Amino acid sequence: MTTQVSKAATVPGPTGHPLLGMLPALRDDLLGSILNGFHEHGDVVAYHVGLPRGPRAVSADVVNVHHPDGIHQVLTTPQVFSRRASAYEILREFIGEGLLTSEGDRWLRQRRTLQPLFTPHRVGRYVELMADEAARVVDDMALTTGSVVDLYQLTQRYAMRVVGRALFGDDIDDVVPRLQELMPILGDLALARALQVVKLPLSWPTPRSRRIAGVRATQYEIVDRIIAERQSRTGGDEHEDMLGRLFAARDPETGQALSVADIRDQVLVFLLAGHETTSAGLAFTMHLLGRHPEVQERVAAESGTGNSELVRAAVMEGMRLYPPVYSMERMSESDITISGYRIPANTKVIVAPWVTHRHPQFWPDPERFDPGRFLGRQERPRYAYFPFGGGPRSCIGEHFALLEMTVLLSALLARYRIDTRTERLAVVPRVTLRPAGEVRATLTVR
Ligand code: HEM
Repeated sequence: MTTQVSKAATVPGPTGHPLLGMLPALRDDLLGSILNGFHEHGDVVAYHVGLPRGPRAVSADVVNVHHPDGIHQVLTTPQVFSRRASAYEILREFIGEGLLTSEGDRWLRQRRTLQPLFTPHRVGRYVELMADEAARVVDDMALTTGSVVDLYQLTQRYAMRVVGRALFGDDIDDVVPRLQELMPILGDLALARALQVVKLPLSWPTPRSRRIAGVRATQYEIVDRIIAERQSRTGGDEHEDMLGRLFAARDPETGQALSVADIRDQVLVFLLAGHETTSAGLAFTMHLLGRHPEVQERVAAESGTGNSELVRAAVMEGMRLYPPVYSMERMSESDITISGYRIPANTKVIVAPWVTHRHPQFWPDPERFDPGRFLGRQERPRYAYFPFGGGPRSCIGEHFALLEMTVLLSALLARYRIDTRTERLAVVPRVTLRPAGEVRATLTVR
């Protein structure tokens, strides 16, 4: 895996536009460009963006690593591959320093304190709440055969209610529309800020800084109100919901509790990270099942016997083809070699489930939707599949998300047949991978 830097080769890659490099191609079709790059250049590909030569602000290489061995190296050696100058720094300006965006000792303390709340055993206690909410969204539809629905709207409503009830022990239906309105604004502002070559401090009163400050203030106002209501209802820390557990949580090494500001930032992270990804992943999976009626019937039949193994496999296969977190970004802190190629210090390094989940060496006939890939013994390397990342910064909500997704899919399939054969699924790679609009399906009552 790692060889001596001096003997390593230069990373190959496409050249692109003479002045702008690969910037236009990546901007116009990011997912298609990185998949082409992999097919043409292999497991490690460099994309030059900006002028052929010049200071970092106008000329840089971004290296994509696609082989599981290389991904292992990138995700599990944070001292070499840090999150400096990544999208997380921008996200931090928007949602504060919760677990997703914090760094160093602060992150370590938060992770140690929160980890016990997310073990498979603890998460399993939410299954009833999830089943309740799944029944509620499926019942609410009260559809007649042949109705056309937007699956994405359905999954968003479900995911927001589940995370709301898991966090606060109550539904937060009144704030759901407000938070949903903020989501795209936040995404657009974050993207605009990410593409700024010179990032002015947010304290400068530019129109964009003022909009960002406005969005932050609205978010905090919503979260503070929910926390205050929750505390006035029960006194705060005795309950089984996540907020109660956040108040009660102690760092296992120091015994320290989380500060109120920390709790507020965690709540915001869980509301955002916990709903966007799950709802998109579910909508993608439902769309795929709707295109493959024979697979869907098998999944529904097995789920009907109370066995959720195939439902879970369908969700995993859905996230193989449409990983909600389609790429992750790191920065090399020193010169390093990956798969025989030299990567200089200060290079942006990307690992992309979108590409590796289609690596033909590990996924024969990669575009075929086949949940069977996730049944029984699986002989593939750990990082051939990594929708939840890996290493120390892997997703803390993995078990929660998988359970939540399996529960809704089972409930929907028990009642309806999904048909998407005449629909096209268009996706947009923003902070996460999202449907470009409605995910339409015709549902028929079973
Ligand atoms: C299908 C659903 C989900 C997917 C695909 C997903 C994916 C990911 C990935 C890939 C990362 C790591 C990013 C990186 O290394 O740069 C991550 C981190 C994280 N996720 Fe998730 N996630 C999902 C659901 C959830 C849920 C339900 C929650 C909370 C209830 C959650 C909370 C978090 C947090 C807090 C982190 C940061 C962890 C840390 O840095 O220590 N996620 N997620």
